[in-house]
Amino acid sequence: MTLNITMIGAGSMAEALIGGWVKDSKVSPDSIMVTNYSNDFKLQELKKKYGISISRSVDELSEHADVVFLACKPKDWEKALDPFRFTMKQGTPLVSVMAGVTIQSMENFFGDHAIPVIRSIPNTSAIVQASMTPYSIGKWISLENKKAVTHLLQFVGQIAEVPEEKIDAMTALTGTGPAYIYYLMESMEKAAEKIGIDPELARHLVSQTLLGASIRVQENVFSPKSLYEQIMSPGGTTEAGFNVLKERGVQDAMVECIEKAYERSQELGNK
Ligand SMILES: NC(=O)C1=CN([C@@H]2O[C@H](COP(=O)(O)OP(=O)(O)OC[C@H]3O[C@@H](n4cnc5c(N)ncnc54)[C@H](O)[C@@H]3O)[C@@H](O)[C@H]2O)C=CC1
Ligand SMILES: O=C(O)[C@@H]1CCC=N1
Repeated sequence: MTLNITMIGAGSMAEALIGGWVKDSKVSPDSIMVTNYSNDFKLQELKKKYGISISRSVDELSEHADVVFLACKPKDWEKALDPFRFTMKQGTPLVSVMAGVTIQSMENFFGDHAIPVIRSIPNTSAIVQASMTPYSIGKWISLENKKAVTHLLQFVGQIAEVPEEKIDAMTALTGTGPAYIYYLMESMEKAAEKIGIDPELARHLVSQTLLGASIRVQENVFSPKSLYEQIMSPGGTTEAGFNVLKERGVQDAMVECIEKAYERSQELGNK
């Protein structure tokens, strides 16, 4: 069954989802209609790149929607949804990808015009169909709604249903997660250049090294600790490098980084 998707917001996360859906024709571009706040250039760019349609007509966007994805910043959501408050067809599921904003606040927003809400946190790896997407369902979500939405989310990676009180923690871990890894990769690239490795080659070496390491962890045979211990010979290169990481408290910093992101996700919901 082809579900028509209306996407409100046309930024990084919206593009990652759209790109992932149309890759390998998982979703037909004809079924995707996108709007944003004011950036016509961005809408035209998405249309050209992915073949989707774009609109600024609330009636057209509402009429099109079998499902609405909301991908604006948390501070903008009420303004973005307001024009759709009474035009969205009753029973049309609303899928939020926003950090912080609770299901209840979105359900309350619609009042008696009961709109089924799913709160999800994909990440930008959706564009290569490799997102990790936790989600929680609201009180009006039917089995049919859930099936339809999880189907769409699965096209762009793996999904996990979690209690809503865990979503802020997952936002800090998996929604934000790729950014931490890119930062680490950037550090490895900087080091590579310093020790005389060609930057283009370094990019390939670093990404393949991370891919292999990630696959080993996904096998779930050894813990990350056991895996790095397998690499570390006493008095060898790994130990020499790790001594610096330990001296500088890099692991503690990483833990604190994710805790801070978690706090921020909670704050975004209580603005
Ligand atoms: N970027 C990421 O990696 C992730 C982002 N998210 C969530 O996704 C949401 C979007 O994030 P980004 O794409 O990074 O932001 P962005 O700033 O790139 O895009 C936001 C989009 O919302 C649109 N918008 C703002 N006000 C609007 C309105 N009144 N009506 C219609 N559209 C409106 C803007 O025009 C823009 O296209 C945020 O809530 C964020 O928490 C969740 C997981 C990962
Ligand atoms: O930085 C942010 O707030 C968003 C939410 C998760 C990833 N990016």
